[in-house]
Amino acid sequence: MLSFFRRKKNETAAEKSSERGFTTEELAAAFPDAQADTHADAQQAQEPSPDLPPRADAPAPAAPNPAPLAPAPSPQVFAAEPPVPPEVVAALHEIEPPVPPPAASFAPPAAAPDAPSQQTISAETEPVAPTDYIDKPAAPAGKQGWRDRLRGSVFARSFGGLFSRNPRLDDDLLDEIETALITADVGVGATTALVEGLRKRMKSREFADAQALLGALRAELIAMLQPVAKPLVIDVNAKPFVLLTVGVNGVGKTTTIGKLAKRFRDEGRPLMLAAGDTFRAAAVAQLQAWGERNGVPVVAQGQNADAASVAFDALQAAKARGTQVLIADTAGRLHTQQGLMAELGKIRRVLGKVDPTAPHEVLMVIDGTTGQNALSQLRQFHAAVGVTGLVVTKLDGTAKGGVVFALAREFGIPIRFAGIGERPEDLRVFDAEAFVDALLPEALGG
Ligand SMILES: Nc1nc2c(ncn2[C@@H]2O[C@H](COP(=O)(O)OP(=O)(O)OP(=O)(O)O)[C@@H](O)[C@H]2O)c(=O)[nH]1
Repeated sequence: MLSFFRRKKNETAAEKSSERGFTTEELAAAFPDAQADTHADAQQAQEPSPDLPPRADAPAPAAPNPAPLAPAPSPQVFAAEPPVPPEVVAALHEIEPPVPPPAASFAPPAAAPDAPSQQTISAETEPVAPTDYIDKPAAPAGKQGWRDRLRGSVFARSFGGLFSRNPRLDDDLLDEIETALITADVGVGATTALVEGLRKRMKSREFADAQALLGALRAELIAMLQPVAKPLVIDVNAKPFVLLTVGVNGVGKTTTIGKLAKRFRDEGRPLMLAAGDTFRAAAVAQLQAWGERNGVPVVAQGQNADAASVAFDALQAAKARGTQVLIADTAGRLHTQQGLMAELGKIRRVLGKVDPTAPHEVLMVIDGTTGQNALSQLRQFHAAVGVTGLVVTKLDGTAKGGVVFALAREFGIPIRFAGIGERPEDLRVFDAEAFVDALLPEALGG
């Protein structure tokens, strides 16, 4: 799995540098067809559904079980949109795009001949066989799946040996715990608070043995994450519920959109995608190929188009169709690139011109292998576009895992989903208890 993942990351980097076309294998890797819907069913049976009762901070109450909806619409080409209001044109021109933008009237970009036309919905890419995934089963449903996928993390490996190295209840055990937490990227602040709390309780003889202390640690870790374990609730009154995805390059935004789209489609929600990652050609094609295979419309303007204009088009189209959910992709950008960060604000404002309540969720995708840098990423993205939910990806493989605690402690922004693998079924609704138990030794009773 690891070597496979590294290979794919290298390919992504190579692809960016050479601007070569994408292969069918790459597309298959990014958007595998559902090979095992039974996995998804089993998972849904065991995990909380995103349609849980609305959170206290949800923008509007959502129906817990939306009425059955019409089947997903087939891809098609939209008729020309109505004229663009002058204030939107003004918004679209707020920020100079890095390349010549299409006209504000959304004329097709003067792009490469194979770029899809601006009003084209769906893909003209060839069907892609999901061969890359045949030997990559989804993680088992429920807690076991989390444990299977996270056992390679630094966190799980450090804690795995803790018992054998330090079976006694003493300061050495606490020192080991402190080192393990810091190594796993939990962060100095959170680690100190946790360890000093445990030390006090140990001194007051609260724990009978080392096992009891680790049990207390488990409870503390779960308590840190519980407040942010708030599933995404789709407000069915939003029409459409607009989900804007943001994040730095290569964190898994486009892949996550494919996984989310499958989830929503399986829930019977009429859905549309906006291919707003206009920087990386393969990202547009990834969404289009996925839409093609799954009968989900994709609004695209091709590479180098103005992302705000794509979002605007898509929201108008989704409104016209009565679509329930619109997921908008954006290009990856470094949180330190101020111009590109400002562009996110522009996308947000342009969406707001069509629907003042949009976007209803700004979902930031964070790579779980990033470490403490994830904190400054979130700080900058939150300042630029107002992040309302997180997806932490790549928690399988080399992730340290601890950054999830640091993010929860510092920001308190809901963690909606966790990526624990590359298959669609591996995007799990974030579950604080399952996550902590997957990181700690099984003997703790998780
Ligand atoms: N192991 C693992 N890999 C993942 C996960 N999520 C995404 N990936 C992989 O991460 C790589 C990058 O994913 P993309 O979806 O292209 O990332 P992106 O954020 O859209 O990239 P940019 O458009 O460059 O910003 C792909 O190889 C994905 O398969 C996950 O949860 N686990």
